[in-house]
Amino acid sequence: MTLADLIPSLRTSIDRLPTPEIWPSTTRLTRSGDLTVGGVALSELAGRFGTPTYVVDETQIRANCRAYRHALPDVEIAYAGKAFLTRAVVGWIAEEGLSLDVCSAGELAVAMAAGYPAERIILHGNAKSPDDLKAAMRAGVGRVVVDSLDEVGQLGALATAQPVLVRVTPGVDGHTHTAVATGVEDQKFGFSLASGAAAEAVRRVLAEPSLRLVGLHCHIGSQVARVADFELAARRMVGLLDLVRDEHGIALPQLNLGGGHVVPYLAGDEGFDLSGFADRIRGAVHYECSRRGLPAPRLTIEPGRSLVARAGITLYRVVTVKHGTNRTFVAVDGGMSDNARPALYGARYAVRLAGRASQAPDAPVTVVGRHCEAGDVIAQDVPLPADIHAGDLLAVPCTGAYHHSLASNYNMVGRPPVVAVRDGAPRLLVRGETAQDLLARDVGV
Ligand SMILES: Cc1ncc(COP(=O)(O)O)c(C=O)c1O
Ligand SMILES: N[C@@H](CCCC[NH3+])C(=O)O
Repeated sequence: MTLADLIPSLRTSIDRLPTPEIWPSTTRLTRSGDLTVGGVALSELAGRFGTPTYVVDETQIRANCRAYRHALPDVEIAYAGKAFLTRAVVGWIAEEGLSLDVCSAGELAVAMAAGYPAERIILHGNAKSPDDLKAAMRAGVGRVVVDSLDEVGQLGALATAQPVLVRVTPGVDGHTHTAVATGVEDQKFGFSLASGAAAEAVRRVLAEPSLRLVGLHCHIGSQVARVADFELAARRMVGLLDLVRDEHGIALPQLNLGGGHVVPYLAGDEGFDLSGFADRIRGAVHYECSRRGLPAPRLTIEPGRSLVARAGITLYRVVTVKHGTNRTFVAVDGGMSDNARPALYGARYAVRLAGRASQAPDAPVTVVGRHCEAGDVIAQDVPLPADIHAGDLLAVPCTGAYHHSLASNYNMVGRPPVVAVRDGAPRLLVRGETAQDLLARDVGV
């Protein structure tokens, strides 16, 4: 028993959360039962910016960037902007010394608007449109990862001495959800290593005078936990570097191993072994290169989720509590339009009462959204205090990745604002969408 257990007035803002690993590391419990993040109370944020609101802890994102740079000082870390992109985020990434991946003209526009140096941008996409390619050439992006033979021709027609990498499907199972398993054969991304399509793509790029082949790329999937899967992909990719050297007499200087590092969403979920990854990937690449007499390429990795997921919290207001036949539904003022992941991947989330303390015992409830689908569930069978009622504030952790970026206007619901917190101060990064915003695009009557 601690002193704080004996003397309630000592239960101050230093109290720890029971599951700190899924909340931003600046999260604290206050005496009144509220949470603070980045020194700002969640109830204050909800009062000022409304609900739902995405809260993002700048300190956590910067700390994650530093952890990667510290673990992999000799590896280029490129943030996969699809996970969560705003101009401010681009600025943090730039200040922390990371490169940036984009996969559309829109993401590129955000990066450029933030003043990010184009030469440190990598453009991805299995079906880049002519507009994507033209925008990238206008901006002068540093590298393009080509993903189809059509693209080789289309980019070749637009480019001048454009550095490119070839996206390879290495035939590695990342043991993840099929919707985000991108290293296996028979899916839309990349050129198959096993079939010889990757070697043919290399030939075609080399034959295109306006393209300059600088390396190979693979990305085996998202939420990948096993370092061994990344290691296998790395070994296979060095095998292809070797084939390229044998066939064309060139040692490609770059190898990009993608992102996909697992993040825990619930207490007890597996975290990513970053130092194990660093050791084993570097070891595998160096071993494979030295036994083949190849110079070791410069490595790049592209984490998205693992840099931003834990930094995010979504705030909701309870609209109604309904006692159904078998379960209690706690319905909130957001849902699948701000968090598509349960519907897309069966993703599970934790949830916590914020803004007040409750002495009521926990009871299992299902937190659901406001949208017109029975599958609009935010957190299934989660414990919340039995006195939960309309007007209560709920906080859902681990919503920094693929929430804002996957949000929709389903049911003509405006997307939530994004508010950054740091050192006790909130800062609005993206304002919430209004009905006027939604109507602005409806131009025909
Ligand atoms: C090419 C590429 N790189 C990086 C990422 C980032 O993945 P994650 O956010 O899981 O790290 C993705 C998405 O899966 C991707 O498609
Ligand atoms: N949108 C997915 C991840 C996609 C990864 C991008 N290639 C998610 O929320 O988990």
